[in-house]
Amino acid sequence: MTSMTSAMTTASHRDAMRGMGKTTFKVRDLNLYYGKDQALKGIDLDIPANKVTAFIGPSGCGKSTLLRCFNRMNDLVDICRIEGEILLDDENIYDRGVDVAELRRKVGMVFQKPNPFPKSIYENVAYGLRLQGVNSKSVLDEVVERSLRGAALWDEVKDRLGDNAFGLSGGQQQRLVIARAIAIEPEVILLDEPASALDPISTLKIEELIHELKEQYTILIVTHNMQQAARVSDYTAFMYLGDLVEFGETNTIFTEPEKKQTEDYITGRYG
Ligand SMILES: Nc1ncnc2c1ncn2[C@@H]1O[C@H](COP(=O)(O)OP(=O)(O)OP(=O)(O)O)[C@@H](O)[C@H]1O
Repeated sequence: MTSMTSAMTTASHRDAMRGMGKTTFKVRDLNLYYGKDQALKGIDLDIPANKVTAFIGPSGCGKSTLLRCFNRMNDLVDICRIEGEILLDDENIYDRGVDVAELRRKVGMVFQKPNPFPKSIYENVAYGLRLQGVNSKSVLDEVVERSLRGAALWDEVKDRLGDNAFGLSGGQQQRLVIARAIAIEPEVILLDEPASALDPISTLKIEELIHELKEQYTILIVTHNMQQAARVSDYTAFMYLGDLVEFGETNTIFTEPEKKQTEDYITGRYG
């Protein structure tokens, strides 16, 4: 992309951000390299608070890489190098003094494949609090119930909280993992293709849940499924080859995108 188009892109992203209300993250000139390969190119983006922001784009465009930047999961990749800033509550999460464990407490993550621990349903949800040293039965009982209700799973599991989590269906396991994430009251939930391993009914439940969760949390979701992005998100970011091509209200991106590249992608011309 030329610097002229890059400047125009940034200006139009800023337009889209205007009137958006409170922001949770401010991404500033973020560049990410895996060895010599650049996977993210000068990303500028504000993530609105208490909304769902979807990341779409063809395979390999950098959606998951960008999502993993928000809780520094890429720190675990040796060859990964990051330049630029991501501000959360006006603090750069890449500053030296940042406590990464505390960041990940504030910014929870749910992966494509449900990953409950080999423990009971109850202990899966209580896990984060126990790590923080909370052992009071009444406190744990209350948080476990509230989190399972919050993840729309309580009614299905309330009579078998002591059973192993692996006995749940895939869709139930994914809601359990969401309950585990919200038990420690994060500000943000990152969802990386949370429904792609699920059947249509479980997918619908996860989508309904996402809709409810945004009342309390800022949600970022990577999805391959454009219909899903259109259904669940308030804002959509379209990425291509490491660039953020277009960002705006989901309705606008899907009906009147500014860029031809976005239009080609959403109309199924490539990807
Ligand atoms: N751990 C890694 N080491 C080296 N390169 C990586 C690593 N993870 C991702 N990449 C590369 O970075 C680029 C972006 O990958 P990423 O997984 O973020 O894309 P994506 O848009 O999420 O793709 P998909 O939709 O297929 O999951 C790709 O070229 C990929 O090969």
